[in-house]
Amino acid sequence: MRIVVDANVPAADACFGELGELIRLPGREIDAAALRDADVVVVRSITRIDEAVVDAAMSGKSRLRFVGTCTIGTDPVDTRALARHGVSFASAPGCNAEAVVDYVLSSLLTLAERQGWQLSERRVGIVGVGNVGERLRKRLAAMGIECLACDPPRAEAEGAEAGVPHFVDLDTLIDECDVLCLHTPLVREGPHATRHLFDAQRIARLEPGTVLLNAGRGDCVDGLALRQRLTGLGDISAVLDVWESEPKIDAALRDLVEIATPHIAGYSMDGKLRGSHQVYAALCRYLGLPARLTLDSLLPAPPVPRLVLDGGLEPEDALRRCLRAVYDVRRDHDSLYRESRQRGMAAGFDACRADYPPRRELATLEVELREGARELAPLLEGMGCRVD
Ligand SMILES: NC(=O)C1=CN([C@@H]2O[C@H](COP(=O)(O)OP(=O)(O)OC[C@H]3O[C@@H](n4cnc5c(N)ncnc54)[C@H](O)[C@@H]3O)[C@@H](O)[C@H]2O)C=CC1
Ligand SMILES: O=C(O)C(=O)[C@H](O)COP(=O)(O)O
Repeated sequence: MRIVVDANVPAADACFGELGELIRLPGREIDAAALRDADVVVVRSITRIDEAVVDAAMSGKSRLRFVGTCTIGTDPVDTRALARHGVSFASAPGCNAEAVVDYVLSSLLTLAERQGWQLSERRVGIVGVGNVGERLRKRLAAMGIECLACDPPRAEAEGAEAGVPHFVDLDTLIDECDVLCLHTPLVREGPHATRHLFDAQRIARLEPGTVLLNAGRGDCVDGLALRQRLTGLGDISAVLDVWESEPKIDAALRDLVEIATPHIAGYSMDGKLRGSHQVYAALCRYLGLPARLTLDSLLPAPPVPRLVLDGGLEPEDALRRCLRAVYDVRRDHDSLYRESRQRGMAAGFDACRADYPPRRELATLEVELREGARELAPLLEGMGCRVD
């Protein structure tokens, strides 16, 4: 069996090596010809497998039977076209959701520190309350932060069932929140399409002082309209991990946002390996084989397993310290600037992602609370840390 794998898929040998002959290719070079000659293709989100690619790959004598993406987002893959040709498909729902939440908190706590405010004084709006948004909501609740949630597909599906969290519409959320976190998939058509969900009109409506953070998909925000608001009034702050036209993103917009990163919000080692393992398990199921490899056997011990906190820290400072022990968004912001200036935008953007330093999730951290710091236990436990 011939298995084509994106060169950025970690643990590919361990996961797929025993199942067939592995061919590693850069994700952007996996095209119709590569698909046609493979039985199995394992990608991440940069490989476009749209209808034209699928039809071209399946014309003539194609061996393709299974496509897997080791990512949450499935927008680059036309799953209906694959199904039409009888090709199985698997993704990795939720695999890196914890990492995205670490990214969001690292960004917001960095911004708060830089601009001299407390996150606990702000009301946060979450747009898209799925695996990422729901985890973010739980962690913000552990910090005592008030949240509004907007998710029309969920609101419709769940109605007013008892216990179902209350959802608001997007314009209410924009009007009532100081921080807006976007975690929607890219949906190009239909009643809940998300392309340019934040269009010129909605961007104009943002109150001065608002923070807009996008870690969903770049096309969900109209980049030109955001650039115009940041250049013109310059009275809001933006944090962008995802961009229109990646990897050749708008350099002027990059220079205007407070935190600019190269689509790495979900790039924890835990999240990436979970993604590889989820697709490995799905492929084993498809092939009727037992999945013997465990996720734990792939994950190394964390380099910073334990942190000691003394008394006297404000809760947000304590959390910032814990987060920075495992992940600091400022490193990724700096590396995008450096690499894109040295190598040019597209090459620099991709270089940061290809050479990404190992990063672990906050939940891998054990925190020892000394005398006077014990009251931080509920907060840190709510973040997923082990506390003693
Ligand atoms: N920046 C990064 O590194 C990463 C980005 N992502 C992106 O984040 C997206 C969300 O991830 P998950 O939460 O795991 O996905 P999910 O599928 O679990 O949740 C997405 C939620 O968005 C909601 N939604 C759909 N259309 C909407 C609309 N018009 N308005 C408001 N809500 C809407 C859905 O109902 C669903 O609840 C992914 O689809 C992916 O594109 C995911 C992982 C990493
Ligand atoms: O999981 C997703 O969805 C993502 O956006 C990925 O974290 C992006 O990773 P790459 O596919 O760009 O390596």
